[in-house]
Amino acid sequence: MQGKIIIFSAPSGAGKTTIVKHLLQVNPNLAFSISACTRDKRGRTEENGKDYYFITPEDFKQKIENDEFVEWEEVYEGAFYGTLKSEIERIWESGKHAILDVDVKGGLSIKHFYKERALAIFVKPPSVEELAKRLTARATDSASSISSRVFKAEFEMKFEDQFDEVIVNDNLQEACSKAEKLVEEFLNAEPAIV
Ligand SMILES: Nc1nc2c(ncn2[C@@H]2O[C@H](COP(=O)(O)OP(=O)(O)O)[C@@H](O)[C@H]2O)c(=O)[nH]1
Ligand SMILES: Nc1ncnc2c1ncn2[C@@H]1O[C@H](COP(=O)(O)OP(=O)(O)O)[C@@H](O)[C@H]1O
Repeated sequence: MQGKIIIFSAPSGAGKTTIVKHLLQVNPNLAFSISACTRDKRGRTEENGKDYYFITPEDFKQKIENDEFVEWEEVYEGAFYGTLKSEIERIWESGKHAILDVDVKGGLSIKHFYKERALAIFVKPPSVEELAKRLTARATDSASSISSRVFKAEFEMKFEDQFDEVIVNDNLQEACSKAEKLVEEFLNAEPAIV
């Protein structure tokens, strides 16, 4: 089996983590690609090596110099995130397909890198106002972090046309069903020739 890549990108708060978690529950052929990042771990809700590889800015810089990333971004000021080539290889070697939750620019870079082997899906919130409401209700970010995410969202919404598919996440159940269908079709299609 040739491993493939499913990329989920969206402005923060649109629901990509929720949809990716749902897909991981229903599809045993998928494995989550754990990114490296330099931000602090969120208390007891996150685990190193499960949610992210939490590394120091120095380690991150070293990995950039060693060309270990498919892509990396300073997603928020001072917070670096990147997809490691070794992580995708690890998943493919385990006989699974990689599913990624990355920001909009990162998602397009990964699509560009893996081309037909990757499906890039943009998760669109019903509105920016709804996005702000969801981030507030999620209660994981400070008011200033929420406003910087909402500000960035206005810019990120302009990139939806560059993705292979768009899912509007208004009703979560419908969005999850659409995601399941798109992923299944992509994985069942002829293997990409690369
Ligand atoms: N470019 C890029 N972005 C990533 C990567 N991993 C995570 N992200 C994005 O970084 C952003 C910040 O995530 P985070 O603060 O952990 O939480 P979130 O707001 O709940 O998604 C999200 O948009 C993630 O999708 C990566 O490897 N590369
Ligand atoms: N369709 C939806 N309607 C209402 N709330 C939602 C919906 N989808 C997700 N949420 C909630 O919105 C918040 C942001 O979702 P999350 O998956 O963390 O977004 P992202 O990973 O894109 O930042 C979470 O608290 C989640 O439970």
